[in-house]
Amino acid sequence: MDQSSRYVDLTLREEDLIAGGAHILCAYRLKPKAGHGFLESAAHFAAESSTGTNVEVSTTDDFTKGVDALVYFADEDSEEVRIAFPLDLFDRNMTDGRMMMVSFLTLTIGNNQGMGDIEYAKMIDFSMPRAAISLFDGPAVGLKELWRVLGRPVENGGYIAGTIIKPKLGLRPEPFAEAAYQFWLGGDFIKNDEPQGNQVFAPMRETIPLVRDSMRRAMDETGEAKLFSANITADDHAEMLARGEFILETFGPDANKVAFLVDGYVGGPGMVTTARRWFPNQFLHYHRAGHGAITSRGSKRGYTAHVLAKMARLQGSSGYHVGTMGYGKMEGAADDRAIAYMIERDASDGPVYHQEWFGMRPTAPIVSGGMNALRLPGLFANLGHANIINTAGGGAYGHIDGPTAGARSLKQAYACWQAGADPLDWALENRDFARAFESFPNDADVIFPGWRERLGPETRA
Ligand SMILES: O=C(COP(=O)(O)O)[C@H](O)[C@H](O)COP(=O)(O)O
Ligand SMILES: [Mg+2]
Repeated sequence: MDQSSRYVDLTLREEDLIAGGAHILCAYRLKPKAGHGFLESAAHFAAESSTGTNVEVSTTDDFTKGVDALVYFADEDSEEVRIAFPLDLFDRNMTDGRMMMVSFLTLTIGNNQGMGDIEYAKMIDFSMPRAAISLFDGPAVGLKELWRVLGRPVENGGYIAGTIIKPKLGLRPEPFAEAAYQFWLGGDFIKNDEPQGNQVFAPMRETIPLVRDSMRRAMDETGEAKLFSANITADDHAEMLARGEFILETFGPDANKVAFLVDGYVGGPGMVTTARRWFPNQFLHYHRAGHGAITSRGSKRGYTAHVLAKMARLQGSSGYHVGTMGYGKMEGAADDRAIAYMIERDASDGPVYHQEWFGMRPTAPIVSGGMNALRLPGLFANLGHANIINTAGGGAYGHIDGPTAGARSLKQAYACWQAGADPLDWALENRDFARAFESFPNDADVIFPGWRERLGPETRA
């Protein structure tokens, strides 16, 4: 059945829809299956994503039609379809009238995935009106709070040198806490790796008190504040709360130095919001492991990393992994910096839509995945600033002189970029940075050809 007479209105103008503020707009790349018309399939897609099904139903009334999602732009050559979703379509909380991310997803990227007449459809951008921005929680805590704890300026407080405890799994409580202590002697921030929780060989009840002790000793020794991002991910919200409360209680007066990490993509929006609402004083660290299954450039379905990032801010993530923009080991490209800008600025351009955030607090970009000191100067130059959290796991624990030197090498790389210095000149003056060349020679060969001659043998011993 061709539903385009009801679910398509190409006379609607995007500027008017945005100015009207009564719709969420979503842009997709969509391809119908062979034998199905483009506009017809787009109309069925909009129907299935809002009020309709594959046939007309007798129970539809005039009110129903007022909340139809409407295709307002369709271009077969670029496969682009844009749909306006009336705000009233979206479910609201009984308890406080707020919007929920689950409802946004079930409508805009729910049943419409896997339709018989659609080959694929992937959401590439969405635009939230002011009314919706005011109905999502947004972040309660951000980079400012971390900078404050670190004793830095709360504006432009700069690079936070972090790591991920490695090995990813397989450390018992004492070696785990020792690995944390060693990094903290040189760096600022440590996160649990995303699968680290309450494994039988490292139960939280044993590990967390030891990590707390490592933090205290490192703070005493360095005179600096230190930060720990603890994974509280759990299927059961009661389990998540138990973990969070145990950690806060254990850190006691240093609980302001604890972030909570949630595996937000695999755990889903309910898990993110549970953390956001139950622990509004903690920095909420959204780890996105698993997202590549749908966000990868090779995937034609689901949504993009840009879309996931916007959702993470709306839900209230304090920090969110934005990838490494082609400077690390994960998939990504230099122009992914737009993802960082979208979550940290009050207004920014996405691939399709300009988004105003109307003062919603920013989400801090977390850059992670195959990073080390050698990769940082290029990353900062591409991003244009260094107000990020960077976690370098292999880049710290793989440093030839150990994790303290690894941590220092990250800070030296930041100082190099701040000074606008040539990294090879910088390496001659900064030993831990120089030793990163020895530690990661494959990266050094690619990024700084000729480094062996310039640095000389003394940095190698
Ligand atoms: O453990 C790591 C990186 O470890 P290492 O520093 O040893 O490579 C993170 O889970 C990845 O950053 C995830 O990727 P992303 O940040 O892109 O979501
Ligand atoms: Mg990890």
